[in-house]
Amino acid sequence: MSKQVQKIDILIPVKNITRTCSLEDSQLSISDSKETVEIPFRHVVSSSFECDTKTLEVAYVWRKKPKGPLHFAKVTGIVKEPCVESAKEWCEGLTEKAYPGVKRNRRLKVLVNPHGGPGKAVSIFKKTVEPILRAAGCSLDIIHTTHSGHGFEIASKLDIQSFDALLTVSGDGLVHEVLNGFAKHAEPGRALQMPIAPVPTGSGNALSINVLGIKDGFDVVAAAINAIKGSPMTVDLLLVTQNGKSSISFMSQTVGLMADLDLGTEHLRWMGDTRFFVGLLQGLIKFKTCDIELSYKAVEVNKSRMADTLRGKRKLLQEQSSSSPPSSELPTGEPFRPRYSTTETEGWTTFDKSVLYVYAGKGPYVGRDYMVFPVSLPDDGLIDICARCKTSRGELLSTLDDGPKGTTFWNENVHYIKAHAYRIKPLSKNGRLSIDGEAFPFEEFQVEVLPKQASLLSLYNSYALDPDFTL
Ligand SMILES: Nc1ncnc2c1ncn2[C@@H]1O[C@H](COP(=O)(O)OP(=O)(O)OP(=O)(O)O)[C@@H](O)[C@H]1O
Repeated sequence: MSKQVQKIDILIPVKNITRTCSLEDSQLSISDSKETVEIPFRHVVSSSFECDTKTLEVAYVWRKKPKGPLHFAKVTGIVKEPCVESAKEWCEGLTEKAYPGVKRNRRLKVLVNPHGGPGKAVSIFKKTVEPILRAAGCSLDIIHTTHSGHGFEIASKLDIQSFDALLTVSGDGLVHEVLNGFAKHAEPGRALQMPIAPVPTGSGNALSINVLGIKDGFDVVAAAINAIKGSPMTVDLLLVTQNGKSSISFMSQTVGLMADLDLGTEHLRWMGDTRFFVGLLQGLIKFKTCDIELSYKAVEVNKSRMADTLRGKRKLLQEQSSSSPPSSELPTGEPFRPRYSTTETEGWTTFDKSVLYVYAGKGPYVGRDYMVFPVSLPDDGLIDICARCKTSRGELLSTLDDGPKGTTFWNENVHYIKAHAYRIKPLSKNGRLSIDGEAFPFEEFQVEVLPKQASLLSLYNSYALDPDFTL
């Protein structure tokens, strides 16, 4: 953007006041005699100038309170002399800053699950998300899912050439369906490169928290900004094999207390993520041992080294300029055949302690209140496994506060392993297995990593940990 046009004065006809819109180093500021609103360029959605009417319009999102949610807003006014001549150039300059190196006017496939979470996805999308996507010039192909499995059907036949990204307006269950649909696509490798952008209207919305961060993870406006400006981030997938059949998991598998907490509260979906707290209380009352055998093909078991690797990666990301392109190694070949036989034991370790639960997965958060995998990395080719030993109710209760902070990681009763693969054999019939929040038979299963097989839109080119997060 050339230096000369930094400020434009506009007259807001209704209120008959003058506002000055200024381009600063990293933000747009809009001020009048009473107040100044500062908008980081990342939050600018669009700007336009209509020569005939001399009308300038800027669309953006902003927070009314520093820690509050984002809101969509527009400022529209008549450009005052002598700014008229430079108004078009000003708008172009703002657009360049708002979309640095980002493809604009995206073609988006949008799947809205009317059934997810508290069941408000349809109205939230229409009222809050769609106006932002339209203002950004996106073309939208919107489908409301009509039944369980619909997301799978759509993804498995998706015309992948026609879209730049797929939005799931739902919780994690629909993302699970979509990725499994892509895996069954006629061109699975290419279908899985279609970036997915979650718009959180489910209960847990763990993927959204991992993509947008704990502050914005439930904010559909932040999700809309990611949909229009995020860059593709390569992520590993997980291949789950059970009874000779394989399927894709993108987030987590859990057995024991945490599976009961999730699956045992499905009927309370209307509560949003409060249902997980109810489930935790029920689990604490029962306090059952999870009767399983866990074995894994470990790569790292030292927590300090895992934390060091995470710190190194975060430092590297901070040093990169915000506009540096994401690493996007593309998947190769047919990714969906297990590499490890379910009977091999060489190089596998069997865990020999009795556990309350096992959680394994990718992405730090499994819900707003629990960062199980703080050292998880999107594409390190490893799955993080957390096996929590059974101690006492008091011990578990005393560590609940650590859940959202990720510090349960350091608890000596929490065994943390990074592995290429793992397997779980139930030793009794009663139990639950949750995969990406969905119920699977409580039977033996094996999981292995499919490195760098899928893509998510991201504003940070990594899982969005809070900037102040330390481990
Ligand atoms: N029209 C529909 N009627 C019934 N079920 C549907 C419909 N559309 C999608 N589904 C199913 O709803 C399930 C749950 O959806 P989703 O994951 O979006 O919400 P959630 O479970 O409340 O959120 P989370 O997984 O984040 O906790 C999905 O597995 C999907 O198969």
